[in-house]
Amino acid sequence: MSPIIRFDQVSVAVREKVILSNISFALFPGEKVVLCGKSGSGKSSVLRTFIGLHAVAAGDVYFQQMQLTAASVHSIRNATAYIGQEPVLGAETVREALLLPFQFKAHRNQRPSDARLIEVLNRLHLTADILNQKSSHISGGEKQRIALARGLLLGKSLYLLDEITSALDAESKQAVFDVFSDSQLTVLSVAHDKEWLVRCDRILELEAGRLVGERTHGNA
Ligand SMILES: Nc1ncnc2c1ncn2[C@@H]1O[C@H](COP(=O)(O)OP(=O)(O)OP(=O)(O)O)[C@@H](O)[C@H]1O
Repeated sequence: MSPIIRFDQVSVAVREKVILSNISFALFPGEKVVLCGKSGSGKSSVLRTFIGLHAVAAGDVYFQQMQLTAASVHSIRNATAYIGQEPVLGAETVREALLLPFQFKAHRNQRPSDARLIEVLNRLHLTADILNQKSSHISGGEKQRIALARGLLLGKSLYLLDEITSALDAESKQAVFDVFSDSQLTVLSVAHDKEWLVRCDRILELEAGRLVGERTHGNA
């Protein structure tokens, strides 16, 4: 089986400061992997590098067999649901934000009904009344779940998740756990939350931009 994500001796520098050094790992279909480490160790930068938000200074990044390059970055972004700490929803209301990708040619034929929107919202412990709310007036945790709902509506199978459970109440968190118990979904995440860690297959530990260890929760 070939990996979905592969980093091969990847280093990244931003304004001459090295933020990732010689990182190598692979993520296989259906795996749930979490990046751990102190604040500033480079966890979010790994996610951001995969979708081309940081230039790779050395080494190679792959999505399946495709190398991350200026030419391939759009295909990689299209295949990935990236949920950052403060997603920009890019539309005035939540309904418009959820429907935004379906305005474009690639997804025009798959525009979901309101019933389907509500079904996905309910899975994430959100209710239908959020559809008419202004995107700018919802909380950070709600924005993340709306971004996640958009990925689910698009049928994406690869999720890059940056601290998506830290601000959630127990029921919303459980709803997110349930979504990712699906063995078809592949997840590379950043989290500190112990409940999230125990649900992941592997924990990659970062320290000052270096990958310093790999463990499972069982041998923590
Ligand atoms: N765009 C940027 N410009 C300059 N420095 C950056 C940029 N992005 C990240 N860095 C630096 O890279 C290092 C790693 O940042 P990153 O956000 O990846 O860490 P993190 O482990 O995710 O931290 P946290 O847990 O606090 O979110 C930090 O020293 C940060 O200041």
